[in-house]
Amino acid sequence: GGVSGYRSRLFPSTGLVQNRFSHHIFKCFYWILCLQEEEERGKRQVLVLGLDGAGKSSLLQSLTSGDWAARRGRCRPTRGGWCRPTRGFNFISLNISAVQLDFLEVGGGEDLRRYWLDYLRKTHVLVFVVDSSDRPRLPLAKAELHRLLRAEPQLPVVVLGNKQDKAHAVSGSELHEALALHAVTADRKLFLLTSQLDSGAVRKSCQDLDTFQNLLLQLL
Ligand SMILES: Nc1nc2c(ncn2[C@@H]2O[C@H](COP(=O)(O)OP(=O)(O)OP(=O)(O)O)[C@@H](O)[C@H]2O)c(=O)[nH]1
Ligand SMILES: [Mg+2]
Repeated sequence: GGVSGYRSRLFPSTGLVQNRFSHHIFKCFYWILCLQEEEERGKRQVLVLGLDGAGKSSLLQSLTSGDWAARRGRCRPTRGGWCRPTRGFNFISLNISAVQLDFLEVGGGEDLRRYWLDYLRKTHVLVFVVDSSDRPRLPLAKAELHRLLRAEPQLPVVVLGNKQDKAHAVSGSELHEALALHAVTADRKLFLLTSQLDSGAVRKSCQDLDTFQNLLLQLL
C-alpha cells in the first residue's frame, strides 16, 4: 500500500497490520514511541476512530492538504491513496503554535475495531467520526462509541457527524439522539460537531476545520 503522511518511518499506512502478529509488533513500536514522547513537552495525541467509511482518513487528509492547510501555512503534501479503506493506521502531525498535534487513525473495519481500546492509553482527545448518512449503522456506531467511553471515563471526546452534504444525512440533533449522547455524564468533556469532508467540499469546510482544530486545542 501507499505511504501516507510524513513520519511514515514508524507508521506506514495501509497494509501494515494485516494480522494479529503484525499488530503486536506495531503496538510495541507504539509504546516505545509513547515512552520516548512522554518526556517531550508540547506533544498531544488525538486518536481518530469510527466505523469504516465514516471519513477518518478524509479528515486527516483535509487537515494536511488543500487550500485550507496551504492558507494556514502548514501544508503537508500527501501522496494519495488515503481514501481507500485503512487496513492499519494513518498518522500525521500538525504543529500549531507550541503544540504538536499527533493524529492517529486506526481503521474502522470490523477486524480492526477490536484493537481500538489498545490505543486509548496515551490519547489526550478521542475524535469519533460518524457517517451521518449511514442510518442503518448508527446503532452500531453508538455501541462502539459507548464501548470506548466506558473504557476511558475521563477522556475528552469530539464526535464528528460527517457527510452532512449527503441527501439522507441526519442532523446534529438527530445524531445526538441516535448516539445517546444525553446518557454521557456531565463531568466528561464531550462535543458534537458536524462536517463534510469530501474533496469537493474542502473549501466549504475550512470554517468547520478551524472550529474543529480550535476545539481540540482547548481540550488539550
Ligand atoms: N459525500 C461525502 N463523502 C465523504 C465525506 N467524507 C468522506 N467521504 C467519502 O467516504 C469514503 C470513506 O472515507 P474514508 O475517509 O476513507 O473513511 P474512513 O473512516 O477512513 O474508513 P476506514 O479507513 O475504512 O475505517 C471515501 O470515499 C470518502 O471520499 C463527506 O463528508 N461527504
Ligand atoms: Mg481510513
